[in-house]
Amino acid sequence: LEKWEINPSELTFMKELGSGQFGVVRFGKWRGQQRVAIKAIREGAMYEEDFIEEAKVMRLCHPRLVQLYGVCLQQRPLLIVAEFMENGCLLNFLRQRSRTLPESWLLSMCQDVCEGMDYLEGHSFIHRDLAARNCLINEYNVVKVSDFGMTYVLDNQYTSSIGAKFPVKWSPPEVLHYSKYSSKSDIWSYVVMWEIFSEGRTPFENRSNVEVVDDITRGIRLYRPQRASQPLYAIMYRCWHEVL
Ligand SMILES: COc1cc2c(cc1NS(C)(=O)=O)=CC1=C(NCc3c(C)cccc3C)N=NC=21
Repeated sequence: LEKWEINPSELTFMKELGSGQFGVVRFGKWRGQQRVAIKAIREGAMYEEDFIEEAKVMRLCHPRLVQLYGVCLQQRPLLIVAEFMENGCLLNFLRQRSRTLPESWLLSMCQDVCEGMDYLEGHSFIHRDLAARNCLINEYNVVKVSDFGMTYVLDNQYTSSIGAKFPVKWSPPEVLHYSKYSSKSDIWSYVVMWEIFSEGRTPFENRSNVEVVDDITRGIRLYRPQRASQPLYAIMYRCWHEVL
């Protein structure tokens, strides 16, 4: 087995946690005691060879990134084994606890996300899909960035900017118009700060993706969330400055 490979016989699958665009995530144990999350990649959902290449090389490791432990390559479905995050996805967490979280807590969540993203930028890694749905919370209520590497998605509903599942509301004009990704386009996705201070509301809630492309292109931006101070809103607003 490569350094990156995990022997599937050392995994115990326990309860299902949820399913995303790639496939199902389950809670499990590795070597009988290490708690892990295991994602089974649906057949044909991902450029497997590319992912395997990337997995070997990209040993990203930071306390604000959900840690990848390894992959099982010897059989299908491909399995990705990663850090288990006891409190699940940030979006659900915010929605379940809205109006109960103090502002200082909301701010520390933003800081956690920024630290993880700063590390990715330092390693020239572009996330491409930063959003509250792709952040996870552990038992200590630390927020970590996850699902980086959206690059491997085959489903063009995600990859094409007119696809129904494309994250239009988290994307800057240069991505919407000519798929120009960069760490700057990741900064635009600090829409996640708006999501945190809106306690899980959907950005541009009553606008369709097509309308948002037009709004953004005409300079319309998200309003100040009620729980965000004016100075904090000024910070998140600066993330939505189109690249000149
Ligand atoms: C407790 O509840 C949960 C916990 C987790 C979870 C979903 C839920 N429940 S829910 C849907 O929010 O209601 C998804 C993960 C996860 N993913 C790690 C991972 C990444 C980031 C990339 C590739 C492969 C893997 C395995 N680690 N821990 C959890």
